[in-house]
Amino acid sequence: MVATKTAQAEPKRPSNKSDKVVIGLTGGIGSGKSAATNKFAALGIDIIDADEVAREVVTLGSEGLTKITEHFGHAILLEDGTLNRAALRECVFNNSEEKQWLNQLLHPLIRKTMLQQIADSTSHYCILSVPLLVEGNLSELCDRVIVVDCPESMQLERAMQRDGSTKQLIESIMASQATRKERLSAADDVIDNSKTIEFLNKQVIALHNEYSRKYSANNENSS
Ligand SMILES: CC(C)(COP(=O)(O)OP(=O)(O)OC[C@H]1O[C@@H](n2cnc3c(N)ncnc32)[C@H](O)[C@@H]1O)[C@@H](O)C(=O)NCCC(=O)NCCS
Ligand SMILES: Nc1ncnc2c1ncn2[C@@H]1O[C@H](COP(=O)(O)OP(=O)(O)OP(=O)(O)O)[C@@H](O)[C@H]1O
Repeated sequence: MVATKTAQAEPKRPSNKSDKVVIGLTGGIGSGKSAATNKFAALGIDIIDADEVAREVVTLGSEGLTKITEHFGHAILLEDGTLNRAALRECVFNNSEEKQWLNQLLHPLIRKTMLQQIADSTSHYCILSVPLLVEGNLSELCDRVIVVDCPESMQLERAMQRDGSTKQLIESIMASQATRKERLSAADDVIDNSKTIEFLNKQVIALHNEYSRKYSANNENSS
């Protein structure tokens, strides 16, 4: 059910990473990363979620929000002074220079916070969920990479329904991300999310059992 690259040698542990076992999880917009991480969390695994961290680094009073307000003006804020995320979404995904500006501001802040959260994690392994794992070369932080995969037409349909965004906006977000083929080529394990949530959950449980066997033994050997 879960596709795993068993034929190839076990990926080498990168020399520049922490002693924590980090399983990267990625997928395009609307592919089901949150659905998969919810299940890993229910199994007791620590989740480091780039989308959540991206929210933390722009909270009221943060350096991130101050710089965004200086750049886009006060019109980018809601009445209570917090970020108008829908307005910023429209802004950056319709203008590649603005998107690049925002990425350059936020990605170093997001990376720093994620590294701290990895260092603080206590489960046998942790899940690092990052939409732009492949694009941002973050697989260097990971022992393995899971790709949550479904056809692009499904990503589009699910993201439009969830966000109430137009087809054109979701398509422009998808166009700014790696292609399905590029992402799949970076995968050690693939979760097929083209069917029901139950089918997705079963695959998460199978991977969790495999990682728990493998990495609890590793942790005991290294302690
Ligand atoms: C533009 C913002 C404010 C829109 O917020 P919104 O609440 O509408 O969306 P959310 O943050 O939940 O992102 C939804 C999805 O959009 C995609 N996405 C978000 N940012 C980017 C980006 N810079 N490039 C490509 N895809 C992106 C991802 O698939 C993500 O899961 C927000 O996405 C943002 O701050 N983006 C820049 C930070 C970033 O790169 N985040 C992605 C994690 S590294
Ligand atoms: N197998 C499935 N069947 C039906 N709906 C699903 C399935 N998997 C996910 N969804 C729904 O599709 C939408 C997108 O899923 P989810 O939020 O998990 O994707 P994501 O990869 O985290 O998206 P993003 O990159 O935008 O954060 C959600 O509304 C979710 O409930």
